[in-house]
Amino acid sequence: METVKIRNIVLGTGLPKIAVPNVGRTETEILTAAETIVTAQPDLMEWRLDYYAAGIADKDALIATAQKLRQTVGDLPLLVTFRTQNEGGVAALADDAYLDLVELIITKRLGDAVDIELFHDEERIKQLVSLAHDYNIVVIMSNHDFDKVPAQDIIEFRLKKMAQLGADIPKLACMPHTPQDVLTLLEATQVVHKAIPNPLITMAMGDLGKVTRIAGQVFGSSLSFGAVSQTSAPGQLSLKDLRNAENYLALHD
Ligand SMILES: O=C1C[C@@](O)(C(=O)O)C[C@@H](O)[C@@H]1O
Repeated sequence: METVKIRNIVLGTGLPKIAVPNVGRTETEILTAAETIVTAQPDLMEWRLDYYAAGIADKDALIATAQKLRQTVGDLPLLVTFRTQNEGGVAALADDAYLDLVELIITKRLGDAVDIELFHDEERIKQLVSLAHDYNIVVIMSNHDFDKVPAQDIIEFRLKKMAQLGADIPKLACMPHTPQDVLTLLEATQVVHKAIPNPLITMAMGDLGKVTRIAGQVFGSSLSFGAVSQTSAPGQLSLKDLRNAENYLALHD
């Protein structure tokens, strides 16, 4: 098993780390939310850029906000994510514009890690992964299905494909409708966890999926998303509840 370091945290060992999303819609909201999040002491903050319309429209504003955000969060590791509408995000962006934005996140070093969605032009994705590594930025590659849980072999294929494309950490989130769906996600997680060395991130969303958000250490998911005041996906627990739950389930060897 490999571990992946993001600034001062290590994924792939011990309890799953906890990321708190920042879903501010303006610079002021983003910086205010960041202060609250820092006080709550997560392991990582995820900046959800798709909520920040003015920053997407004006790259200089985006870069300026990123600099202020870094000053606000200090050494807290920062994951920068633009979630497209197709995958549950709040803003629409054409494919090329999305890939250009990811490139800007990397070359302007807006964070310590970047989320790159799997379902975009494969050649561009490979270039972006290699660019991110040149800039010493960790790549979390992602896929989301807000409608259903894909078949187990499809989940496994996607997670392995991300690793083949060079992702440091493959990630998949999906929506269960039955307990069996939850088991499918967990089974796929466990199979891929044993098959490839990368730390993984998986979760089933909604109330049915909550168990997957707290049991990552058992099944092989290295990070979970918890909320401080505002959630960014259905089923997210509060940071405090998530920490407690992870501690209850901790594996002691
Ligand atoms: O990919 C994910 C996971 C997530 O969708 C969740 O279900 O917790 C929340 C998003 O903010 C994040 O980018």
